[in-house]
Amino acid sequence: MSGCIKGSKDYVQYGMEMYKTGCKLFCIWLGPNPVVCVNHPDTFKQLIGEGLLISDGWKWERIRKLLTPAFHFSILTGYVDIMNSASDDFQEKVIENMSASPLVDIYPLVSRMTLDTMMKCSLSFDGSMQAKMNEEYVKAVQRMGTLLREHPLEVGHSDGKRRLDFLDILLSAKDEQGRGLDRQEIQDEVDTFTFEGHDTTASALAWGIYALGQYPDIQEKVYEDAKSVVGSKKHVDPGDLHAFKYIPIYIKEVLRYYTPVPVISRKSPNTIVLDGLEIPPGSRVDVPIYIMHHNPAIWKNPEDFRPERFSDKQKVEHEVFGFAPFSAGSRNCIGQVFALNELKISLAKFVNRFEVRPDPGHKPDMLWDMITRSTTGLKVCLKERSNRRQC
Ligand code: HEM
Repeated sequence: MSGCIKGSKDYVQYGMEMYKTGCKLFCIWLGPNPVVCVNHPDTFKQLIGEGLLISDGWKWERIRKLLTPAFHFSILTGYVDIMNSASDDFQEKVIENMSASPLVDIYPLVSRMTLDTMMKCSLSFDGSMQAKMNEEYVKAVQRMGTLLREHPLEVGHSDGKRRLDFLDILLSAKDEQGRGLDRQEIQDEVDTFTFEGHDTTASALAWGIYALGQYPDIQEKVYEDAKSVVGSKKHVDPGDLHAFKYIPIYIKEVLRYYTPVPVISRKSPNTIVLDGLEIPPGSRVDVPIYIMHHNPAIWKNPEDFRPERFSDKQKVEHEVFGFAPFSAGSRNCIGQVFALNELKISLAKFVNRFEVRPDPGHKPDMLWDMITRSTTGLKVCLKERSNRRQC
């Protein structure tokens, strides 16, 4: 393909065409600026595995170390109740929307659910984003920023709560010299969790619900798994998170096929050599994860949606650096277990209650932005399983 790359669609199409040449690296131009794109696990491994792009190494390393306890298994278990209750509120909103029509755009509803979860887990703040559907979303998110600035920054800041939130853990974190995070660092990290954490998970969950409608046989398997683990219980228990069999591979295929974070970008701090090519300092280096997830040199029939490709028997199909929805190496997503817990809980509860069918009049228009979304929303046709009303 030659000519001008006008937007993310051209970028993806160009990347897809690059497969045919077998290249592991390609270059596009953004005006006068070259962007080097890493297209293959081999080059991705060189880049990430060797930490070539960590310019602020020591600062990042210190903060990452201080953040790690906030994502410990035992801390994350404490958030299961919050995730269950945000998911219940989400379902009530879905029912409210269904009273007008069974055709529902799930994206805005899901997005508010993940924001509610993040606000409660990071600041113990009940933003009730789902209850305030009519409040301007942007205004509500902006309020998040001021909340933290106005916050008395001390552990146990919120009265009457039984568990520690992310802010508590950041406030008590100390490095070997006994130094903690300063106010600005705490503000930056809570901002990162809140904004990276809710939008990315919303993208995964919304596409995950949409895909249920596209593949009825697969939906049946997801439903059977949810039914066998959760059954008639109202909540998903922490122990259930390890009992699911099909839902984890379904989520993996959603993360591959739709890739919520489609590309990661860095500026190279110094000269780096990739696949024998010298890349000068200051160059932008992209890893278009979406393109790598659809590369036929790595994935068999990548355009087929097939969770079974992740089953134990077929593990050979991909390798660590070929499947990277959460990036890879030391700078991978610190919130991935949090996100997977939230996805398992909300998907299992959703499919236990609703049957999803495609909306015949709707076609998503995929946009590879900071996250993968659809400019036309993500509409599905829903039916409550206990209710015989057809779409
Ligand atoms: C399905 C959901 C999610 C996906 C697909 C995802 C994906 C990613 C990716 C690809 C990166 C690397 C970005 C880069 O190198 O530029 C990243 C980093 C990060 N993510 Fe996530 N993420 C998700 C959920 C979350 C959640 C729920 C949280 C917090 C609770 C979170 C917190 C972070 C943080 C703090 C980083 C920076 C890590 C570092 O630089 O050390 N993410 N995520």
